[in-house]
Amino acid sequence: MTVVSVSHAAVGYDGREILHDVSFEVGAGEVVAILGANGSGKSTLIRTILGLTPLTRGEIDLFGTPRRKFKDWARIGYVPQRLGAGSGVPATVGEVVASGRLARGGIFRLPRTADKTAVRDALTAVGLLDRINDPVTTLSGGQQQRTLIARALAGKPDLLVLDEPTAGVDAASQEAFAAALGRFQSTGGSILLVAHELGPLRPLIDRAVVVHEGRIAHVGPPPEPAGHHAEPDHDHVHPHAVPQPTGICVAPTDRIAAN
Ligand SMILES: Nc1ncnc2c1ncn2[C@@H]1O[C@H](COP(=O)(O)OP(=O)(O)OP(=O)(O)O)[C@@H](O)[C@H]1O
Repeated sequence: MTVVSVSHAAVGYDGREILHDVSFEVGAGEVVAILGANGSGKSTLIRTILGLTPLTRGEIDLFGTPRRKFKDWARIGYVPQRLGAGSGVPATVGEVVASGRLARGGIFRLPRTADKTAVRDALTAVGLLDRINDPVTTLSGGQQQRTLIARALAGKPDLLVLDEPTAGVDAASQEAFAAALGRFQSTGGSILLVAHELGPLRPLIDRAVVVHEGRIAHVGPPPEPAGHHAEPDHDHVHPHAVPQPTGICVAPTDRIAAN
Protein backbone atom coordinates (compact mmCIF):
# COMPACT_ATOMS: atom_id res chain seq x y z
CA MET A 1 0.00 0.00 0.00
CA THR A 2 1.25 3.45 -0.89
CA VAL A 3 0.73 6.01 1.85
CA VAL A 4 1.93 9.06 -0.09
CA SER A 5 2.26 9.20 -3.85
CA VAL A 6 3.57 12.36 -5.51
CA SER A 7 3.47 12.22 -9.30
CA HIS A 8 4.95 14.87 -11.60
CA ALA A 9 4.11 17.61 -9.09
CA ALA A 10 4.82 21.25 -9.90
CA VAL A 11 4.25 23.98 -7.30
CA GLY A 12 4.84 27.72 -7.43
CA TYR A 13 4.26 30.97 -5.61
CA ASP A 14 3.10 34.10 -7.44
CA GLY A 15 3.71 32.53 -10.82
CA ARG A 16 7.27 31.47 -9.95
CA GLU A 17 7.66 27.69 -10.11
CA ILE A 18 9.50 26.29 -7.05
CA LEU A 19 9.04 22.54 -7.52
CA HIS A 20 9.34 21.02 -10.99
CA ASP A 21 8.13 17.56 -11.98
CA VAL A 22 8.60 15.97 -8.54
CA SER A 23 7.69 12.29 -8.13
CA PHE A 24 8.27 9.93 -5.22
CA GLU A 25 6.36 7.57 -2.93
CA VAL A 26 6.17 6.59 0.72
CA GLY A 27 5.11 2.98 1.18
CA ALA A 28 3.31 1.62 4.25
CA GLY A 29 5.78 1.22 7.11
CA GLU A 30 8.54 3.17 5.34
CA VAL A 31 10.62 6.03 6.72
CA VAL A 32 11.46 8.53 3.99
CA ALA A 33 13.65 11.59 4.53
CA ILE A 34 13.47 14.68 2.32
CA LEU A 35 16.93 16.25 2.25
CA GLY A 36 18.33 19.31 0.53
CA ALA A 37 19.88 22.74 0.91
CA ASN A 38 18.10 25.81 2.29
CA GLY A 39 15.51 27.05 -0.17
CA SER A 40 15.51 23.90 -2.29
CA GLY A 41 11.77 23.45 -1.75
CA LYS A 42 11.53 20.83 1.03
CA SER A 43 8.97 22.67 3.15
CA THR A 44 6.97 23.58 0.06
CA LEU A 45 6.83 19.89 -0.80
CA ILE A 46 5.60 18.96 2.69
CA ARG A 47 3.03 21.78 2.69
CA THR A 48 1.77 20.66 -0.71
CA ILE A 49 1.39 17.05 0.46
CA LEU A 50 -0.59 18.28 3.48
CA GLY A 51 -2.87 20.37 1.26
CA LEU A 52 -1.64 23.73 2.56
CA THR A 53 -0.17 24.81 -0.79
CA PRO A 54 -1.89 24.09 -4.14
CA LEU A 55 -0.45 22.01 -6.95
CA THR A 56 0.15 23.73 -10.28
CA ARG A 57 0.47 20.40 -12.10
CA GLY A 58 0.64 16.72 -11.24
CA GLU A 59 -1.08 14.49 -8.70
CA ILE A 60 -0.79 13.67 -5.01
CA ASP A 61 -2.54 10.66 -3.49
CA LEU A 62 -2.82 10.02 0.26
CA PHE A 63 -3.62 6.45 1.28
CA GLY A 64 -4.70 5.77 -2.31
CA THR A 65 -7.11 8.72 -2.48
CA PRO A 66 -6.50 11.86 -4.55
CA ARG A 67 -5.51 14.59 -2.08
CA ARG A 68 -8.36 16.88 -3.16
CA LYS A 69 -10.85 14.19 -2.08
CA PHE A 70 -8.94 13.02 0.99
CA LYS A 71 -10.81 13.68 4.25
CA ASP A 72 -9.29 11.28 6.76
CA TRP A 73 -6.77 13.77 8.17
CA ALA A 74 -6.76 12.00 11.55
CA ARG A 75 -4.61 9.35 9.84
CA ILE A 76 -1.85 11.94 9.47
CA GLY A 77 0.06 13.43 12.39
CA TYR A 78 1.94 16.62 11.53
CA VAL A 79 4.86 17.79 13.65
CA PRO A 80 5.84 21.37 12.83
CA GLN A 81 9.30 22.77 13.54
CA ARG A 82 8.53 24.47 16.84
CA LEU A 83 5.78 24.99 19.39
CA GLY A 84 5.97 28.71 18.65
CA ALA A 85 7.91 30.64 21.25
CA GLY A 86 6.07 33.31 23.16
CA SER A 87 2.58 32.18 22.22
CA GLY A 88 1.57 33.40 25.65
CA VAL A 89 -0.50 30.28 26.31
CA PRO A 90 0.61 28.70 29.60
CA ALA A 91 -0.39 25.18 28.50
CA THR A 92 0.96 22.17 30.32
CA VAL A 93 2.74 19.35 28.51
CA GLY A 94 -0.33 17.15 29.05
CA GLU A 95 -2.66 19.77 27.56
CA VAL A 96 -0.54 20.22 24.45
CA VAL A 97 -0.43 16.44 23.91
CA ALA A 98 -4.19 16.14 24.56
CA SER A 99 -4.81 18.65 21.76
CA GLY A 100 -3.54 15.92 19.42
CA ARG A 101 -6.73 13.99 20.19
CA LEU A 102 -8.96 16.69 18.67
CA ALA A 103 -8.82 15.21 15.19
CA ARG A 104 -10.33 12.06 16.72
CA GLY A 105 -13.50 13.97 17.63
CA GLY A 106 -16.96 13.92 16.06
CA ILE A 107 -19.35 11.03 16.21
CA PHE A 108 -16.53 8.56 16.71
CA ARG A 109 -15.35 10.46 19.83
CA LEU A 110 -13.56 8.07 22.16
CA PRO A 111 -14.30 8.10 25.87
CA ARG A 112 -12.21 10.37 28.06
CA THR A 113 -10.31 7.46 29.58
CA ALA A 114 -9.10 6.48 26.11
CA ASP A 115 -7.91 10.06 25.58
CA LYS A 116 -6.06 10.05 28.88
CA THR A 117 -4.48 6.69 28.12
CA ALA A 118 -3.42 7.86 24.66
CA VAL A 119 -1.84 11.00 26.14
CA ARG A 120 0.05 9.03 28.80
CA ASP A 121 1.16 6.39 26.26
CA ALA A 122 2.43 9.09 23.89
CA LEU A 123 4.34 10.88 26.66
CA THR A 124 5.82 7.57 27.80
CA ALA A 125 6.96 6.92 24.21
CA VAL A 126 8.96 10.16 24.15
CA GLY A 127 10.18 9.83 27.76
CA LEU A 128 8.33 12.85 29.15
CA LEU A 129 5.58 11.34 31.29
CA ASP A 130 7.14 12.84 34.42
CA ARG A 131 6.67 16.33 32.92
CA ILE A 132 2.94 15.92 32.14
CA ASN A 133 1.84 18.70 34.51
CA ASP A 134 4.68 21.13 33.78
CA PRO A 135 4.14 24.23 31.62
CA VAL A 136 5.67 23.62 28.18
CA THR A 137 7.55 26.89 28.58
CA THR A 138 9.71 25.24 31.26
CA LEU A 139 10.97 22.58 28.82
CA SER A 140 14.13 22.71 26.72
CA GLY A 141 13.80 23.10 22.94
CA GLY A 142 14.42 19.39 22.49
CA GLN A 143 11.83 18.46 25.11
CA GLN A 144 9.31 20.78 23.43
CA GLN A 145 10.02 18.99 20.17
CA ARG A 146 9.36 15.66 21.91
CA THR A 147 6.10 17.11 23.23
CA LEU A 148 5.08 17.85 19.65
CA ILE A 149 5.78 14.32 18.51
CA ALA A 150 3.80 13.04 21.53
CA ARG A 151 0.91 15.26 20.43
CA ALA A 152 1.06 13.72 16.96
CA LEU A 153 1.38 10.16 18.38
CA ALA A 154 -1.60 10.71 20.71
CA GLY A 155 -3.85 11.01 17.66
CA LYS A 156 -2.81 7.43 16.71
CA PRO A 157 -1.88 8.38 13.14
CA ASP A 158 -0.80 5.99 10.40
CA LEU A 159 1.59 8.56 8.92
CA LEU A 160 3.80 11.06 10.72
CA VAL A 161 4.98 14.09 8.75
CA LEU A 162 7.79 15.97 10.48
CA ASP A 163 9.40 19.23 9.36
CA GLU A 164 13.03 19.41 10.53
CA PRO A 165 12.29 17.58 13.79
CA THR A 166 15.81 17.66 15.18
CA ALA A 167 16.96 21.14 14.09
CA GLY A 168 18.59 22.78 17.12
CA VAL A 169 17.60 19.91 19.40
CA ASP A 170 19.96 18.71 22.15
CA ALA A 171 21.67 15.34 21.65
CA ALA A 172 19.80 13.46 24.40
CA SER A 173 16.46 14.63 23.00
CA GLN A 174 17.52 13.59 19.49
CA GLU A 175 18.24 10.08 20.77
CA ALA A 176 14.90 9.90 22.61
CA PHE A 177 13.16 11.29 19.54
CA ALA A 178 14.77 8.69 17.26
CA ALA A 179 13.76 5.92 19.67
CA ALA A 180 10.14 7.13 19.70
CA LEU A 181 10.08 7.21 15.89
CA GLY A 182 11.58 3.72 15.78
CA ARG A 183 8.81 2.41 18.05
CA PHE A 184 6.19 4.13 15.90
CA GLN A 185 7.60 2.47 12.78
CA SER A 186 7.79 -0.92 14.49
CA THR A 187 4.03 -0.78 15.04
CA GLY A 188 3.48 -0.27 11.30
CA GLY A 189 3.60 3.53 11.14
CA SER A 190 4.99 5.39 8.13
CA ILE A 191 7.15 8.49 8.45
CA LEU A 192 7.96 11.35 6.07
CA LEU A 193 10.42 13.85 7.48
CA VAL A 194 12.38 16.87 6.31
CA ALA A 195 15.91 17.14 7.63
CA HIS A 196 19.19 18.95 7.19
CA GLU A 197 21.23 16.57 9.31
CA LEU A 198 19.93 13.08 10.03
CA GLY A 199 22.07 12.42 13.11
CA PRO A 200 20.54 9.61 15.22
CA LEU A 201 17.64 9.34 12.77
CA ARG A 202 19.95 7.98 10.06
CA PRO A 203 19.55 4.24 10.91
CA LEU A 204 15.76 4.60 10.66
CA ILE A 205 15.76 5.97 7.11
CA ASP A 206 14.65 3.53 4.41
CA ARG A 207 15.00 6.04 1.61
CA ALA A 208 16.24 9.58 1.13
CA VAL A 209 14.73 11.95 -1.42
CA VAL A 210 17.20 14.75 -2.14
CA VAL A 211 15.65 17.96 -3.50
CA HIS A 212 17.99 20.28 -5.41
CA GLU A 213 16.66 23.54 -6.81
CA GLY A 214 13.12 22.20 -6.87
CA ARG A 215 13.91 18.91 -8.56
CA ILE A 216 14.51 15.41 -7.22
CA ALA A 217 18.26 14.88 -7.52
CA HIS A 218 18.57 11.51 -5.77
CA VAL A 219 16.34 8.78 -4.40
CA GLY A 220 18.02 6.01 -2.44
CA PRO A 221 20.21 5.53 0.59
CA PRO A 222 20.90 8.77 2.53
CA PRO A 223 24.01 10.55 1.20
CA GLU A 224 26.96 11.01 3.54
CA PRO A 225 26.35 13.78 6.07
CA ALA A 226 29.03 16.47 6.04
CA GLY A 227 29.73 19.40 3.72
CA HIS A 228 30.05 18.47 0.05
CA HIS A 229 29.13 14.91 0.99
CA ALA A 230 25.55 16.13 1.28
CA GLU A 231 25.52 17.28 -2.33
CA PRO A 232 22.81 15.57 -4.35
CA ASP A 233 25.23 13.98 -6.81
CA HIS A 234 27.37 12.66 -4.00
CA ASP A 235 25.78 9.37 -3.11
CA HIS A 236 28.66 6.92 -3.02
CA VAL A 237 30.34 5.54 0.07
CA HIS A 238 33.90 6.65 0.75
CA PRO A 239 36.33 3.80 1.38
CA HIS A 240 38.30 6.13 3.68
CA ALA A 241 35.26 7.13 5.70
CA VAL A 242 35.79 6.50 9.40
CA PRO A 243 32.59 5.54 11.22
CA GLN A 244 31.80 7.90 14.07
CA PRO A 245 32.07 6.19 17.46
CA THR A 246 28.57 5.88 18.79
CA GLY A 247 27.63 7.66 21.97
CA ILE A 248 30.91 9.57 22.20
CA CYS A 249 29.28 12.82 23.19
CA VAL A 250 25.58 12.15 23.23
CA ALA A 251 24.79 9.59 25.90
CA PRO A 252 24.46 10.83 29.45
CA THR A 253 25.46 8.12 31.93
CA ASP A 254 21.88 7.22 32.80
CA ARG A 255 21.32 6.13 29.19
CA ILE A 256 24.30 3.78 29.01
CA ALA A 257 23.32 0.14 29.34
CA ALA A 258 24.47 -1.52 32.55
CA ASN A 259 26.08 -4.47 30.79
N1 LIG B 1 4.79 31.53 0.94
C1 LIG B 1 5.75 31.76 0.03
N2 LIG B 1 5.62 32.72 -0.89
C2 LIG B 1 6.57 32.96 -1.83
N3 LIG B 1 7.71 32.24 -1.92
C3 LIG B 1 7.92 31.27 -1.01
C4 LIG B 1 6.95 30.97 0.01
N4 LIG B 1 7.42 29.93 0.75
C5 LIG B 1 8.62 29.60 0.23
N5 LIG B 1 8.92 30.39 -0.82
C6 LIG B 1 10.13 30.31 -1.65
O1 LIG B 1 10.20 28.99 -2.17
C7 LIG B 1 11.54 28.52 -2.19
C8 LIG B 1 11.61 27.19 -1.44
O2 LIG B 1 11.32 27.44 -0.06
P1 LIG B 1 11.11 26.25 0.98
O3 LIG B 1 10.78 26.87 2.29
O4 LIG B 1 10.18 25.27 0.41
O5 LIG B 1 12.57 25.63 0.99
P2 LIG B 1 13.26 24.66 2.05
O6 LIG B 1 14.03 23.69 1.25
O7 LIG B 1 12.23 24.11 2.98
O8 LIG B 1 14.22 25.65 2.81
P3 LIG B 1 14.73 25.61 4.33
O9 LIG B 1 15.64 24.45 4.44
O10 LIG B 1 15.45 26.91 4.45
O11 LIG B 1 13.53 25.51 5.22
C9 LIG B 1 12.39 29.63 -1.60
O12 LIG B 1 12.94 30.37 -2.66
C10 LIG B 1 11.41 30.47 -0.83
O13 LIG B 1 11.83 31.80 -0.78
